[in-house]
Amino acid sequence: MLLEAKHINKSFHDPVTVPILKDVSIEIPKGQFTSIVGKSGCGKSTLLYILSTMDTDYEGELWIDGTRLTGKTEAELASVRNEKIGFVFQFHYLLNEFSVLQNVMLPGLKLGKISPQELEHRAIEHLRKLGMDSKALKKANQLSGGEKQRVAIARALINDPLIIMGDEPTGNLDKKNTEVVFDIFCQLSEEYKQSLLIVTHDPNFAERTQRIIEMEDGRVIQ
Ligand SMILES: Nc1ncnc2c1ncn2[C@@H]1O[C@H](COP(=O)(O)OP(=O)(O)OP(=O)(O)O)[C@@H](O)[C@H]1O
Repeated sequence: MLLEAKHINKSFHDPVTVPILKDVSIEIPKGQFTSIVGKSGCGKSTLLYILSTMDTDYEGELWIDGTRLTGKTEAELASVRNEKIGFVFQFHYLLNEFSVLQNVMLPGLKLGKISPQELEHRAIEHLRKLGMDSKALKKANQLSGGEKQRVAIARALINDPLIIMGDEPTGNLDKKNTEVVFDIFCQLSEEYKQSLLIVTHDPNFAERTQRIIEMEDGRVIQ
């Protein structure tokens, strides 16, 4: 099992205590393309932030790749995130003053496991896969919204993550670019067996994933 969440409960205290996630347990095997769907406010993003180790304030247990992550220090979790998880958000968070290539390479430089030359080679490969290699030397702010999101996906792939997690990765895109990004995720899943876990409110997208986890009022209902 790639990812296991066991009996996750989470409340916000604002100022009264409001339970948000209620006994959520899920298992995600390697290689699966999974979507999390549900009405606005049902807890999808809250769950994803726990599964991605970014939020540690919850009850229950999180396991990734056979390691129990609940209770680990922030430094240990940061290292797990860098090595094992690629992120794609609704907003691309590219650094505008850097080139496309530099943006894609950054998480790899931070991890420091392979040489900058090898990293550059790998970054160009990923950009090629996503049809963005011809824009490698452009500045991030010279790209369209859809192109920026493709670069963000290349960046998420740079450290060969075990899983890519996305929170509404097409939420800021028009219909045409949404299609392009969906196609890329499907290609990563089918051709490269990349594990993906994507929060979306788009039923057309969810239909194209291998498994849909449906949430309602803080629970997994299907
Ligand atoms: N920091 C916070 N403090 C208090 N309540 C919060 C906080 N973050 C989220 N919530 C509440 O938790 C609930 C779940 O929010 P969450 O963002 O997980 O929902 P969602 O299913 O991802 O919604 P959407 O599809 O609109 O993004 C909502 O009622 C929200 O108002």
